[in-house]
Amino acid sequence: MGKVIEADWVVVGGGSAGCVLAARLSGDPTQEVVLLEAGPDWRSAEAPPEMRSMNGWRALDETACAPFQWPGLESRRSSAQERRPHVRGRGLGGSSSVNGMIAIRALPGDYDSWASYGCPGWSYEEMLPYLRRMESDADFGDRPHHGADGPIPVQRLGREAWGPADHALAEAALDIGHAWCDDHNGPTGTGVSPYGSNARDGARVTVNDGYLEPARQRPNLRIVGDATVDQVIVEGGRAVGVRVRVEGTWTQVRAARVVLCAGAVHSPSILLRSGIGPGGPVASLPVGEGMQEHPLALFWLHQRPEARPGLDERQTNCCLRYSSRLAGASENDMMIVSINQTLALPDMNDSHLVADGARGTWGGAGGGHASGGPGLLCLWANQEFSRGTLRLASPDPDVHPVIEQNLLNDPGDLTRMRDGVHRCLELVRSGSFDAAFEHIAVNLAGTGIDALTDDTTIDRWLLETIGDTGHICGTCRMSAPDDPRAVVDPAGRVLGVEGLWVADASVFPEVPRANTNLPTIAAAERLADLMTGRTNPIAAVEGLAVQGGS
Ligand SMILES: Cc1cc2nc3c(=O)[nH]c(=O)nc-3n(C[C@H](O)[C@H](O)[C@H](O)COP(=O)(O)OP(=O)(O)OC[C@H]3O[C@@H](n4cnc5c(N)ncnc54)[C@H](O)[C@@H]3O)c2cc1C
Repeated sequence: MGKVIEADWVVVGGGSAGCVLAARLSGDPTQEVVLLEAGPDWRSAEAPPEMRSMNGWRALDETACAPFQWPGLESRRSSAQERRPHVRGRGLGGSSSVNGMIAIRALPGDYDSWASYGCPGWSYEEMLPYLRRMESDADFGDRPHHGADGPIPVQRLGREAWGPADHALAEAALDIGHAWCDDHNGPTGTGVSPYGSNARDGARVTVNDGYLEPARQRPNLRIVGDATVDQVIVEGGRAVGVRVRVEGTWTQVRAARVVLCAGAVHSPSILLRSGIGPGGPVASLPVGEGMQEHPLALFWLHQRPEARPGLDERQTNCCLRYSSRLAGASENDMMIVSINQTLALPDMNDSHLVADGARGTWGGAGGGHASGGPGLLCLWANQEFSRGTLRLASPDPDVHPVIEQNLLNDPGDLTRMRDGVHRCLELVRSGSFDAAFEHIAVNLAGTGIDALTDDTTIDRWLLETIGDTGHICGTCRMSAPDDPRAVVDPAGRVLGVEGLWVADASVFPEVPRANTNLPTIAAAERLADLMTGRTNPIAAVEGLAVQGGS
């Protein structure tokens, strides 16, 4: 056993939430903070160029960026599918280092419904200071609901810089009557909108850049990479540290407070290994049971040669958010997104991101190295009724958990996705796609859209090909302490164990109707304030200067 490390706080996982927590908690110089990250520790200046590209897929390059993904992780998306690779970020920055860099906020109604589940303080009005504090919006920073000097830059490219799929989607959607919306991060908004990104000067900005880099010089913050946490050490009902393998040697970090930020796959896994879960000997809680995602269907857009974007051009600039008005659906429950390009795969069968080329999971879109991959029209349900599960396959921390996402299990999800497929077919047949795209397919093998002849065929295609968006959440659900679905209380405290928090996307009571990176950062900002007893979020910025990419 290596030398035991001691601290006031130990933060487990340095992703979208963990970097926020480490930076905010170490803002108090009297508190010793240790951040443990399973993957590489890296400085902003060391990022590989693929991670900085405005083409977010490049960060999934299997060679240059291999250390920044969890190898071998799999999930089953629907009962009609086998297990397939499941992408999660690894190393400081977590999934913010490898994601699509789409910077969109949860809807005001998402926060209001979280508050309505017995989570006081989480309404939109109460979250707005955190949404402002975290961002530096290049386009709308001077508006009351935006921020101008936070750690995460948000920008939108002008239409002159858009790609072929962006133009086609915008034109087709506006032609059939959808409204134009300048800013989906405003308090209201529906329709066709520029899709913001967390980038500055043509380069990705991760949470490692925005939050951790400016805090690194603090003497009370210790960052440890290559540090895989097995479990939380609980003594007398209180968390007193974690068991961790640092550079191959098992040791302990003893701390007064433990904050899990290992993400919606690994935070529940750590809890389960610690005896905290269904029927668990330390605390019996529904860990791993409330899993949610945005189910995703893909249309593959094969560009004409002259319409192929360059390798580093932004992969998406436009989205259409709309309300299906079908049973149980709330406002803006659905999303359609244009993707200008994917990456050409060197050899599909060798790619760890492509398990089934004929069906074409979206993960395959990022596995290659070169430009030339088809574009995509992506359809997903922003509101999801289905719930997935996660359980341990083994107590060994090197064995991945079993993830059943159960996408489209709830008939309400299948119905709205089927309706969305009809809307997508209307869009791609409108003529707006013809100039740039010579063929539109329903899989990587090139089967044309005419194969989707009727609803039965569409349902089967959806169940067989449905993918995830990388937005897994809800596996350690936050709720009122007397709610049987609750794992943490509205302050992120694990029920029944003193001194233990979860503060990442695992705690979402319900998947927001938006991509999940900004919502995770916002939640982490609020939970950090609750942990430290700060009450004025705007005053708590504490010198976190805005940091660009390298
Ligand atoms: C491929 C992909 C594309 C996406 N695209 C977008 C997008 O464009 N826009 C958007 O808003 N959202 C996107 N998302 C989702 C978004 O990035 C995530 O929801 C968000 O980053 C989750 O933050 P987190 O802190 O919960 O987890 P993560 O950011 O995943 O961080 C968890 C961290 O914990 C570490 N860890 C795990 N286990 C251990 C352990 N045992 N010990 C120590 N450390 C551990 C991990 O290595 C990781 O660094 C995408 C996600 C993926 C995977």
